[in-house]
Amino acid sequence: DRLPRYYKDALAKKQKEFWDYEKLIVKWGKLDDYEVTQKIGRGKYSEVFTGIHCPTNKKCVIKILKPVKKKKIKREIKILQNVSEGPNVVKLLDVLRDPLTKTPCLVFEHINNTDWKTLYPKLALSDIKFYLYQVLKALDYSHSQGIMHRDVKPHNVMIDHEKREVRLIDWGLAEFYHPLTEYNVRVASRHYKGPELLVDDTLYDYALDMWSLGCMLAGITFRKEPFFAGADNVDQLYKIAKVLGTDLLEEYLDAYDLELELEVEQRLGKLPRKQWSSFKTKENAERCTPEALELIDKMLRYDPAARILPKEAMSHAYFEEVRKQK
Ligand SMILES: CN1CCn2c1nc1c(Br)c(Br)c(Br)c(Br)c12
Ligand code: NA
Repeated sequence: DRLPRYYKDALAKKQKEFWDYEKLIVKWGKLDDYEVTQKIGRGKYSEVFTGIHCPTNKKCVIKILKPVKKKKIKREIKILQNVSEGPNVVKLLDVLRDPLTKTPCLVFEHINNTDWKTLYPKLALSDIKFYLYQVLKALDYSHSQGIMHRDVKPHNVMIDHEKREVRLIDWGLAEFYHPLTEYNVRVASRHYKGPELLVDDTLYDYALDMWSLGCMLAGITFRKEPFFAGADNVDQLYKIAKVLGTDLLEEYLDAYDLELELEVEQRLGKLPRKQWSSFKTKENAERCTPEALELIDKMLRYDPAARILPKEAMSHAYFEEVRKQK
């Protein structure tokens, strides 16, 4: 049976209301306690603003959800309530509903985030290790609670570099992991989609998040963001196969009796595997340490069951100096 190497029974240990999100009864907060100040972003599913909680005069972030199925809103709220207290997970402060439009708003703690495209090139290797270690803590915590994030990418990792604080945000695609359950493969952002999503392997699990984090680690290490820059989902698998090769892809497909569509098989052809060291350049040499390449290799595996787990990654030599910092 296809079961994750860890936390397979996380939800079995929980009471039903922990994961039965459709039964959630939302206690809506007081809309008038908040004022929207500035728009800071917009996505497929939401618009994001900074705001003020007037009674405390504290800054916050207000995520106004675009009209979507009530079920999906309850899922995001329930998951946030379940993980919000975890390490390096963005704190959910309130849930509001506009009486007019009935659209729900999620209110979060404010993080003074520096855009990753500006920050990452300036980071010292020790900072990169520190911040990725914090993301691993958030992922290990989320997985231990039976929850997959399913949209790990730089845009969803808020970093306040002054305070050296990290927060994993946007749990709108997150889902509860139930053993032997088939999941929608149309999740994550294209460049961070795991092979399991691209070959329609619906029996995926938490390990999806480690592929996405591996794409972040590779992009940061080799100074090539995104590392796998596919133009569409077929091209995304092609970009991955150009690095990992098609032999190991066939091994993964055979292991689980998965089949590629003919169009995809023809698009890929036969591709050799590349050495990670072949991505070393003058510009990225300082970040391309042997431990970095080894950790990338352990995260970016076709077979989800073969990928390193968050806890194991945190014990890897790459994070030696971070662990000592404790
Ligand atoms: C698009 N941007 C830029 C900054 N920022 C964005 N979305 C955010 C969300 Br959702 C949260 Br929750 C927080 Br906290 C911050 Br900070 C956010
Ligand atoms: Na969010």
